[in-house]
Amino acid sequence: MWLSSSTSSALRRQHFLIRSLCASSTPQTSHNQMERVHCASISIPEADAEGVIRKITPLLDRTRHKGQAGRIAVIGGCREYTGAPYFTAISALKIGADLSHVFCTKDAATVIKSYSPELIVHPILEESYSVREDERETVSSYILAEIRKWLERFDCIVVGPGLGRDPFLLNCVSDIMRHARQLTIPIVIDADGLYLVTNNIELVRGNSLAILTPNVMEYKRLLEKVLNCDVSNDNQSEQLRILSQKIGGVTILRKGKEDLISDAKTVTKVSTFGSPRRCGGQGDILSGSVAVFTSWARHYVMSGIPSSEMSLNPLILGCVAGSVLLRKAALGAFLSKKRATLTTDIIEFLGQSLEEICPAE
Ligand SMILES: NC(=O)C1=CN([C@@H]2O[C@H](COP(=O)(O)OP(=O)(O)OC[C@H]3O[C@@H](n4cnc5c(N)ncnc54)[C@H](O)[C@@H]3O)[C@@H](O)[C@H]2O)[C@@H](O)CC1
Ligand SMILES: Nc1ncnc2c1ncn2[C@@H]1O[C@H](COP(=O)(O)OP(=O)(O)OP(=O)(O)O)[C@@H](O)[C@H]1O
Ligand SMILES: [Mg+2]
Repeated sequence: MWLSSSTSSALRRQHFLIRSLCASSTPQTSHNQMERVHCASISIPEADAEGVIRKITPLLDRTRHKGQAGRIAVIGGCREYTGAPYFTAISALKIGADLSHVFCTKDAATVIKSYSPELIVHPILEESYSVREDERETVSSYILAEIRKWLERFDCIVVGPGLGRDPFLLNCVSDIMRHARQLTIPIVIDADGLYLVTNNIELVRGNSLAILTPNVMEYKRLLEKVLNCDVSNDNQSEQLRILSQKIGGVTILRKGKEDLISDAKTVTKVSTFGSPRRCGGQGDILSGSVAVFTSWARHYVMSGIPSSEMSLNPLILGCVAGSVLLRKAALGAFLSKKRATLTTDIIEFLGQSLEEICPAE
């Protein structure tokens, strides 16, 4: 299931071709450089991502009740950003989660509610400007207590889309993350959540249920902070694996032309062609998608159905599935809308893309 046989034979063919090319060309140093660069770019195995989706997506069984297909929460949304948490939360629903909550600031809540009646929106976060210095401790205890009432119901939480970078708010979110960890809830960390984590790695170190989803800049900052080095184009795979290892084996999905995924043990990639449009918000869809698939993958792995695949990390399965679905939906939207493609168009293609991989009936 994990690697398609056509992929591995294609890889063998490519290795053979490169070895042949290196053997027949001229100066020794350039052979070595060429081999290193080419081998680095082809040695990451492609995941059989659609196969993963077919395995982990639950049947639409008539006996199931509301909530069984997933309850997702997004912690994000502030004065500046209301689109990002909406994209994440609505994507989770469109893919098949039963319930999608958003915990955001008061200013953002009414706006997010007005985008969709499907979302359950909690206006409980506060930014520094709305809380007096002497009230901060009380307010942060209140926020944590409110969120604690809900937290254990969720199958996965996403921290960061549109969260902003207000220090008081990020302090409260750190407490929420610590509590989620105690409750062993999987957590996808994106956008401003990554800003928070990059400045306090201990929040995620060793958390085997954490997924970081950095974009190009977020990855660069994470590398600088943790490995004190710049991005290597020569050996991206090993660098990613070492980064994950240094943070205690957290799963990292490095977004880019190819999405690279590692949990310190394995590195895999999804490179299905998506869309050439790079409109903002696609990473937000991805975080919602990864959250749903990760909760499905955990159920799948825990159900004991897979025998040889039991050792697979459900977080990796969730990342692989989320990545390919977003890319397929982005392609569908682009073919229809071309240059006018927006994130909302891609969201509209999530259902059809999933249907093509894994029909509902
Ligand atoms: N509609 C919305 O409300 C949206 C809000 N967003 C939110 O905006 C906030 C800031 O997120 P940002 O992603 O802008 O983070 P940053 O503020 O860290 O900015 C990232 C920077 O990297 C640049 N960049 C991205 N990809 C690059 C590449 N391949 N090569 C070189 N530079 C590249 C971007 O242009 C941007 O300037 C977050 O809270 C995020 O969730 C975004 O998710 C986009 C949509
Ligand atoms: N150059 C690229 N070519 C093809 N696909 C890409 C490219 N860059 C990113 N993607 C795809 O778009 C998705 C979102 O990645 P991106 O880097 O845009 O995230 P982001 O910056 O966090 O987005 P957002 O605007 O939501 O914050 C990734 O999963 C990846 O599959
Ligand atoms: Mg982002």
